[in-house]
Amino acid sequence: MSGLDIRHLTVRYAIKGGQRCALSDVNLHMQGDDFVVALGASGCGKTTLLNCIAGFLPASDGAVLLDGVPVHAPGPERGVVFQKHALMPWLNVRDNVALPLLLRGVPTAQRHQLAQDKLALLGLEGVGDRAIWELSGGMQQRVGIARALASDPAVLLMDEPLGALDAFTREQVQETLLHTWARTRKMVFFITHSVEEALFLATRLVVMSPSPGRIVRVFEDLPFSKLFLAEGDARKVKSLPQFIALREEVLSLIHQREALYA
Ligand SMILES: Nc1ncnc2c1ncn2[C@@H]1O[C@H](COP(=O)(O)OP(=O)(O)OP(=O)(O)O)[C@@H](O)[C@H]1O
Repeated sequence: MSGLDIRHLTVRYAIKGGQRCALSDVNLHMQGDDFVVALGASGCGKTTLLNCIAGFLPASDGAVLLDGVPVHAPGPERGVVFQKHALMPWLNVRDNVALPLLLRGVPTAQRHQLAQDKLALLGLEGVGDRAIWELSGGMQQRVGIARALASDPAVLLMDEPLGALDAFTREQVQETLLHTWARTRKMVFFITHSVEEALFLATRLVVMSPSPGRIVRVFEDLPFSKLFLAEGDARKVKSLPQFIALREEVLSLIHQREALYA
C-alpha cells in the first residue's frame, strides 16, 4: 500500500520494576498530501508515535510501513523538525540546510543549489550566508523546516515545531508552513498542544489520550487550511463560526478525558 501505514502499533518502555505502555494499538494511514495533526494531553504518546515513524524507536508490537516497506531506522524519506531547531551553530544557514545532503555525498554545487531552493521555499532566500545565531526564533524554525525538506522526503515529521515561538511569530510560521505544504504536496505528521493551531493546519486531526496512549477520535476532511490558502486571511478563518464551534468541541473532548485521568 502506498503512503504511511501504522498498523496496531504498541510501544512499551522498560522502566524500573516493569514496563510502561506508552502507545497501545494505534492505527493510522496517511497518503497524498494528508496533513495529520496529533493533539492530546501531555503523556498521551504523541512523541513516541513520531519517534516510531522517524525510525528512532522500535515498535514493541505492530509496525510502521512507508510505501509498504517496514520502518526500522531513520531515513531520508522521513524529514524531522524538532521543537528546538537542532541546527549546528558552527555552520551557516545554507550549510545547515545542506547538511543531510553532505551526509549522503551530494556534490557541493548541487548541495548548495538544493539548499538555496529550500530556503527560497521558506521565504529565506537572502540569509544563506548568515550564522544561525543571527536569525530570529521564527527564522531558525523555518531553516529547520528547509533542512527537513532538503532530502525531498515523502513525509515531514514535526514535533511541536512552533511551541517555543511567541504568538505573533507562531501565526506567521503557520502560514509559511501551509504555503510550503501547498507547494510541495507532502504528507505531514505534526504534533501540537494548541487546539487552534491543530484545526488551522490539519486536513485530519487525531485526538489522543493517555494511560495507555491511543487515538480516541479522528476529525476528517478539515477545510480550514485550504480556506486560508484560497483566501489568504488566517484571522478570518480562525474567526469562522464553524472553526470556533469545532475548537470548543475538541477542547471539551480533551478536558473530559483529562478529568478521567486526573
Ligand atoms: N524513555 C522513556 N522511558 C520510559 N517512559 C517513557 C519514555 N519516554 C516517554 N515515556 C512515557 O511514555 C508516555 C508517552 O510519552 P510521550 O513523550 O510520547 O508523550 P507526549 O504525548 O509526547 O507528551 P508531551 O506532550 O508531554 O510531550 C508518558 O507516560 C511518558 O512518561
